[in-house]
Amino acid sequence: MKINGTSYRTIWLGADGRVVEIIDQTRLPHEFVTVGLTSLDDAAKAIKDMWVRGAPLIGATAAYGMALACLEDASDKGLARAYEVLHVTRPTAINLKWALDEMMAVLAPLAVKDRVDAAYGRAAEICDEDSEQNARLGAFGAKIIAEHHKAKGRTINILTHCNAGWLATVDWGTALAPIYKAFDAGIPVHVWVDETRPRNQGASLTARELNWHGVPHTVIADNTGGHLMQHGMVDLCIVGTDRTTRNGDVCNKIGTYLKALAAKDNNVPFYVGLPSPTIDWTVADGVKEIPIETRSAREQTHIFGKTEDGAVCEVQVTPDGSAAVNYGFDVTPARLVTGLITERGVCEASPEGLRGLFPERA
Ligand SMILES: CSC[C@@H](O)[C@@H](O)C(=O)COP(=O)(O)O
Repeated sequence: MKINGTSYRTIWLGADGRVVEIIDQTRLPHEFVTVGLTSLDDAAKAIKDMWVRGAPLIGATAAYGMALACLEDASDKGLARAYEVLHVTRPTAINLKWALDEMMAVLAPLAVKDRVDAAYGRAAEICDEDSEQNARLGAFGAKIIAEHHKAKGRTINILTHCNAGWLATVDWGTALAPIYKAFDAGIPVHVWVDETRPRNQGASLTARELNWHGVPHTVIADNTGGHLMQHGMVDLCIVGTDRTTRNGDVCNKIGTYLKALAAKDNNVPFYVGLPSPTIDWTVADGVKEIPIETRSAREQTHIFGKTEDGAVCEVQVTPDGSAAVNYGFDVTPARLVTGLITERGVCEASPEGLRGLFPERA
């Protein structure tokens, strides 16, 4: 994607081909700062502290984390340690484990001396694959938006939750890829952006990237979507996912489930964009089986923002002494999902739907 005319991915290699460059997303939307990761510990910290976030980008960073680890210790013991250090950084997005397993499958059979180059090679492929998959799913999703536009002959209003855009992936995004493709094709779209408390990935990141791309959008408080749907102001919802089960249950940022319930009650189609590494074929029941990340209560009790004099600071929004809890994700059961938009096409959120697109997994 382009920022002020310059093309960026969210993760890339520095001039030496070894340092891994990222955008520090904790500084957005007010500051654009890039950071060079030079060690396994840097990569683990970047994921855990959410300098990078979003399921596909977490996976891509973990892949490069394994490459950085190989520079330090490419032995079997070193690889096993790196896998463990990275695996525990964030529990919900399955792309993390997927990427680590991909790296291990390539690296484990090799001689130690060959592992550094192979690790950088596979990590780069994982990044390219993510970008291509998202571009493809974006084209399938754009067709859905185009159909709505053809039927209604006016701007299509799309509600999204959290940030499942370019910043959450290597490029394009998942939920936002169809929107970028439709917008670029000249279809008039407008995006309702849920702010997405507590970390405000919608207000800070989705609004930031839609703004960079020039896509019309409006930031709304998280509880606004149901009202908009009751008044015919949402044509469809598109969200991303951190883990989708083989039955089609969708785990995504906390609050997604409530949007899906409101969508069902108002006959608003509810779509989920996902590249295939986000499908966890080992899990059937998302509510029972997906581990939900609990993050620091400080993310709930405090909020970052820009003051009128331009300084970025953190303030407390709750009274001293009130307890707070911060569940990062929830699960939307498959029955509430209209369709899964993947790089192979759109399917029903069901075992049959997913197996139809991915028969090799049957
Ligand atoms: C394309 S990303 C899909 C999801 O990862 C996204 O919707 C999301 O929930 C991100 O959560 P985050 O906690 O910011 O990593």
